Amino acid sequence: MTLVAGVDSSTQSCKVVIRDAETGALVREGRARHPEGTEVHPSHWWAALLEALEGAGGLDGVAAVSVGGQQHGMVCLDESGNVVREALLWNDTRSAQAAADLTTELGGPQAWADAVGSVPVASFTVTKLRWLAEHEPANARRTAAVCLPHDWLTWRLAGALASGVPFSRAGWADAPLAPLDALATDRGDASGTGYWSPFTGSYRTDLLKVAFGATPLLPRVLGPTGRAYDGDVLLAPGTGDNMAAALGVGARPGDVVVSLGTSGTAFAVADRPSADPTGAVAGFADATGRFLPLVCTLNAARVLDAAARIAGVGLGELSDLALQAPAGAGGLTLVPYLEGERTPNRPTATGSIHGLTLATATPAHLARAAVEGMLCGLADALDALRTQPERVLMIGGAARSEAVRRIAPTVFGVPVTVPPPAEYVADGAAYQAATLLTTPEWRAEETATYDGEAVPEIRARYARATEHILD
Ligand SMILES: Nc1ncnc2c1ncn2[C@@H]1O[C@H](COP(=O)(O)OP(=O)(O)O)[C@@H](O)[C@H]1O
Ligand SMILES: O=C(CO)[C@@H](O)[C@H](O)COP(=O)(O)O
Repeated sequence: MTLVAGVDSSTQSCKVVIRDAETGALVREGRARHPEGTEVHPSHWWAALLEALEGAGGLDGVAAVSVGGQQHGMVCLDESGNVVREALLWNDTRSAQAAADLTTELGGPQAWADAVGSVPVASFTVTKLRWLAEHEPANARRTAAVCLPHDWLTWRLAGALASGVPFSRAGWADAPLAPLDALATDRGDASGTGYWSPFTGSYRTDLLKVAFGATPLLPRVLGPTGRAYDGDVLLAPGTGDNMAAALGVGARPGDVVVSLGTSGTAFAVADRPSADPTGAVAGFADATGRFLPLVCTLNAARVLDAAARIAGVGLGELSDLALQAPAGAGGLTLVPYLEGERTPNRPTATGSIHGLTLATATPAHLARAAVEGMLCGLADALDALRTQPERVLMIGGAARSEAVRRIAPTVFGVPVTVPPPAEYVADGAAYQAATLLTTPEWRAEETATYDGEAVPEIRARYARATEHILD
């Protein structure tokens, strides 16, 4: 049996799945946590990947590996390949002013949408580089190459594989670095930088120069079946975690995927690139040669984590509580801007609770309001995509919650299809790895469909509540 490994290096953790390349059958898996915070030294991702890979039984029998990773994070390397500073993650909002400045400098949102398919907000790498140039000029000057989290991990794997040392967690901890020109990425993740055009399929180094004042080395952009490393074990291009999830769940034109991880995302598979001057929809590329218009919120699964903490319960009990309260939580409305917000672009906003009365001051009403508030952000995301989906597929950590599954149709106003709980980002990466070896015929998983009567009042109250938040 030939095996492939898929990695999901996401915000909160690293997951590894090892699957049969031909059938997709799950053979082994492992996981490890990432540190908290919105700036993280990439060495933690490497340590977590090695721990997760060890948990998954290492690379025995594995012929190809692919890494899916959190998008946008700024990883700066010096000319020897050493990390210049902690990476600023997609949910770090310190570059919000840089985003506003860059938008003005290029002539406004339409100019950015036309240039790179997206209007930059603080999440985009290009704004983080502007922030670095302005606030840490010495680090900016040391930066010889810039890459993304998945590019960096792929490059570290290339260095380790080229060393010829067989995999072991300790043996690879300080694996040699590959040369900088071995850095590789893919269309999907490149499209989240703000300096790669999905229209032309090439970098806009002119925009990088405007933002950063220099043009450091950028990873080669590989096609869907390119090889980031060629040896006994192959490395696939990898991709951003949302693009990998689209592969893992088998998304096809007509589907919209709602992913409830640390971020909340809604995305569709499209044949043509998009350019939304409102900035709500990011015009990403996907991992197959097509496109992935995507709306992202900063606040999803961790809203439920926070509500569970306030209520003093676990996530299972939070779900039970939410289902005990009536639809609309008796008017209790939670705006979940706990990390600021990206869509709408409110980087300094905070969360708020409205409609508190003696009757709604219960853990059950709070639980329901948290689930409904999180889902309202995603309902706005679905609207922004302006598509009439044939299916809305729901995945990610918070899609494991029964309350989320049952309440989603009442907020979205459409039925929701839920595949069995799995690591779809890692699965998508594994599928990409398999395409380097074979034409994989992986069986689609059975899905469950949740339906329920729409309750428009929930979104109406939420919309009014979002007008009353504190920055
Ligand atoms: N049964 C559950 N109910 C609600 N949330 C859950 C459940 N299981 C996991 N989660 C949450 O999902 C999140 C992790 O989801 P995941 O998609 O792995 O995130 P990421 O990819 O951003 O690291 C955590 O915040 C975790 O608390
Ligand atoms: O910034 C985006 C998408 O544009 C996020 O979706 C990140 O890619 C992080 O993903 P998760 O850790 O939530 O999966």
